[in-house]
Amino acid sequence: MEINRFRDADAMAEAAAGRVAAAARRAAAERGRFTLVLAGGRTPEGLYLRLAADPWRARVPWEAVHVFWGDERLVPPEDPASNFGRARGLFLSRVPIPPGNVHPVPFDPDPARAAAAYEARLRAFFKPEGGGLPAFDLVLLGLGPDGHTASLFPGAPPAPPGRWAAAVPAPDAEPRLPRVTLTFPVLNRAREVCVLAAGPEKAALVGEILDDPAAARRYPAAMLRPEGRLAWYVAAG
Ligand SMILES: O=C(O)[C@H](O)[C@@H](O)[C@H](O)[C@H](O)COP(=O)(O)O
Repeated sequence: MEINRFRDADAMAEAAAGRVAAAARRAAAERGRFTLVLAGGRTPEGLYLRLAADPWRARVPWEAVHVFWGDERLVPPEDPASNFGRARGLFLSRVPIPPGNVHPVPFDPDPARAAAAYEARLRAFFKPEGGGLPAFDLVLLGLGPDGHTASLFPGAPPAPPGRWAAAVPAPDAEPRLPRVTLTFPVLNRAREVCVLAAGPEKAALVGEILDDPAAARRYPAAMLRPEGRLAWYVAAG
């Protein structure tokens, strides 16, 4: 596990863009494709903008990149709360990624139907041998002030065994919208997980999660134990 601390969110975004580009080149060379899970919320916006600009745009092998979402709010893509809509506007519409390589959560106002549709989409893509979990190359995650990540909130029941995507009723956290989220077993199967946290409150929360095992039991993000690498990107400013 690594902790990378940055003076501000811009420096964190620049470093994260370099990490995405390096992971993409590595995966494309080793496996012919790069499976990237995008984080929702506002923290990754600086990173997404950088991926659509020099020098990083030219350093990503976009034809080999497949993007997915760690979670999604169940609103149409045009809704400002849509994680897919935001990522599309910030960079996906501005890079030469093949349209068929973009795999959003299918919109359905019913969380259970949306979760089932997303899981079917993932299973069709990964075609798991022997019922195994999908191993994403890089999972980007944010961190909520209550320690949630993706849409895995404190106090939420674990997903049914074997599930890759789960329905989440509207949480107490803003935006109070029903969602779909990848499950912890899927997040923890990843080759690499990078958690982005910006601001003094979240920097302190990361410190608590990493330093205090007792407190960490309260925070879902403390349950991130990927089989691969876990990197915390923390911007105090
Ligand atoms: O869809 C979501 O809401 C996110 O996936 C969620 O987990 C987010 O990453 C955190 O809530 C941090 O959000 P901010 O980056 O906006 O603070």
